[in-house]
Amino acid sequence: MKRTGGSDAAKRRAGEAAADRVTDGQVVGLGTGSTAAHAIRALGRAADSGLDVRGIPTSFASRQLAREVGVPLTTLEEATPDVAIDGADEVCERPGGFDLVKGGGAAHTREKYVDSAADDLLVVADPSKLADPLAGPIPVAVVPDARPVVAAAVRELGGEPTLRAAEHKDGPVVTDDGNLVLDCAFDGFDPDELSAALSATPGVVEHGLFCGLADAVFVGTEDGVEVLEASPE
Ligand SMILES: O=C(CO)[C@H](O)[C@H](O)COP(=O)(O)O
Repeated sequence: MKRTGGSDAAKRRAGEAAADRVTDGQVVGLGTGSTAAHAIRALGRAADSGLDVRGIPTSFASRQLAREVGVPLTTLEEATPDVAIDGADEVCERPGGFDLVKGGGAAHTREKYVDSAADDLLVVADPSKLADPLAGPIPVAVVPDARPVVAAAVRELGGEPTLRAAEHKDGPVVTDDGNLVLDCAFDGFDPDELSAALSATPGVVEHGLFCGLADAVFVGTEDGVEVLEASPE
């Protein structure tokens, strides 16, 4: 579920600082959400000023924005991302890196395979996203027909699934890939164990736990940016 606590100025600082790390000739995974959007806009300005950059979007929305602001696009068939810049709903430090909850924008399926393909994942966030431990709920994208069996499996794991409802239409949120989203609340969980259990559940397309994937987290504040680098294990 989306957290909406952070200011837009803090998100902009985080997005712009992460975009600043992109160097000439790089292919960038373009994350989804209001914070990643600031990075995409910054990359558009950099491309205007001559930076050779190509983006691989993680959603319809990030593709549209990249087109609007002039980030040239490519695909996973043509290129591998050097770096991905993506937002998060929750960020928790762990030995050697960070655990994330993602999927507030229901884009976590594409985000996970684009972010995983990148050599480096830079997360952009504001302080409202910092959590210890992760609390959830965990967004789980499911094949529509499989919703009842996935919901039963989530209950077996001790969770309570809620079908995500659309805000501007009657009925459920449908992802860019035509799936439904169950927001699954757990009363405390081990991220690695829950991630493995959800991945092993038939009918689950992808879930929003990103364990140990991020290399750095750019936390925008009211007056600057704090960069948290993955600590050695
Ligand atoms: O995971 C996501 C989309 O699926 C977003 O990155 C996450 O919801 C954060 O969004 P925002 O930057 O708008 O708070």
